[in-house]
Amino acid sequence: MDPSIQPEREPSYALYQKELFLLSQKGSHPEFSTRPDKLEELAKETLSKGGWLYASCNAGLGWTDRANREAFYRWRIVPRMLVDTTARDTTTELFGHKISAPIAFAPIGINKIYHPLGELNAAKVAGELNIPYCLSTAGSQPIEDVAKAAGTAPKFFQLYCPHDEELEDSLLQRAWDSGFDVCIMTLDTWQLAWRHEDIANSNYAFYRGIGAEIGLTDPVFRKRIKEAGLDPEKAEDMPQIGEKWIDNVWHGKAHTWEKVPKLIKKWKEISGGRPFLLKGIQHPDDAIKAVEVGCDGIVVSNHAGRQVDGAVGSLEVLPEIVDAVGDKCTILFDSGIRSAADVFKALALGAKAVLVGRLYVFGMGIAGEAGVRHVMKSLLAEFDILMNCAGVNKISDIKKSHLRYVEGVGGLSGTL
Ligand SMILES: Cc1cc2nc3c(=O)[nH]c(=O)nc-3n(C[C@H](O)[C@H](O)[C@H](O)COP(=O)(O)O)c2cc1C
Ligand SMILES: O=C(O)C(=O)c1ccccc1
Repeated sequence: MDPSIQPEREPSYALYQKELFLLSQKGSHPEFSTRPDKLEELAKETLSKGGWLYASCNAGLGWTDRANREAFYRWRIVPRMLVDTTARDTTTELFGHKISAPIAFAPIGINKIYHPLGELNAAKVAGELNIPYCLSTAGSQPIEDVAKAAGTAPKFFQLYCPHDEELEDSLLQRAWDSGFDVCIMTLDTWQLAWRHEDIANSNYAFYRGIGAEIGLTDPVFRKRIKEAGLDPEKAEDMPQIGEKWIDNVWHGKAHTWEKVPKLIKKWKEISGGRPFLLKGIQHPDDAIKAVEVGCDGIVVSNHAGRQVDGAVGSLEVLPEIVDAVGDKCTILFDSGIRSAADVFKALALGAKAVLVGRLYVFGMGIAGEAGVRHVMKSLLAEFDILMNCAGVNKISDIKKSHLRYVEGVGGLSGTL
């Protein structure tokens, strides 16, 4: 933040807007627009073909991706006037962490296909902005290095849970030892969905030997590699090692509900009782079950529409899930967040915080760490300004009464 712009309170992300306008005084302007359709256009031009295809691919015809956006379109914000919002506060508490805003980095695999430093870019920005960073098991930087880059940001570890228990122990222990204190088990990606464009281009980085760094730095997985007669030091063995990594960790058979309490028990022992969440919940009965088996929270998510084509929009199911378990566990939300208004709507419908995925990936592909910073600071600024303009002072004041439901979806196009 430009120090000559005096904040009226800390943190005051709204001032980022002024900072960007003031660039005109230096004959300059921001490097790129963070309007999501423009961002997507630029990402398409800038990313490698494989990176772009992977980030943008959806399941099947892409109808779930569309349903995610349509669901947001049907809820409208009703702003309130003449409210004194000078002391408004975007901060909130999540699992014992005080964070700058109810916004977190979603776990996204193989970031090296977007930028050579991969996950380190986003982790560093999470630390600067003090918002949570979720590291994917499919990340392409070692757990320990990502933790260092994230500094004091709250660090959540997203587990693709292997069937190899020794490997599971090792991943969880490494995560905890490095400072990840919330475990999020993703449920919806045991099989990569039918994603037409990736398949048509044989586009899966691991099969090209890219992105298995978490496995390559794991003592148990290294043992497995050697047992299979492969050499982690040999570049020519990488494609087979990548194949083994995904087969061992997540493209196996799905776990079932019996697994979850065991995993929770293990995580609680390792972490001294820190939170455990399930990600990918879309049905209230699954949410109820998650609470029954001892989860501290859930992520209502359909994986950005990348897994089940023709599925319900993630925001559509949020209210019924909140009705079922909202008073019994912490509900996070993702899939389709493209703006501050979307964040506001998800919170108003009962989410404690939201995860953002594609937006920051596009920023990373366009300009690495600076790109992630611009995208996420812009989102935080837009959210702060939205609270101001809608007459809201605190996160806990954002309620369903700020929304109105409208039937019909006319007018939607492309990424919006
Ligand atoms: C390119 C890409 C890779 C992803 N990789 C993972 C992953 O490794 N683990 C995971 O739990 N979710 C993964 N997701 C899903 C995100 O965590 C999140 O649920 C989703 O992106 C949120 O929707 P949004 O992109 O519309 O914000 C991935 C999503 C994308 C777009
Ligand atoms: O592509 C995805 O959606 C995803 O979750 C994933 C799976 C494997 C590796 C990287 C990302």
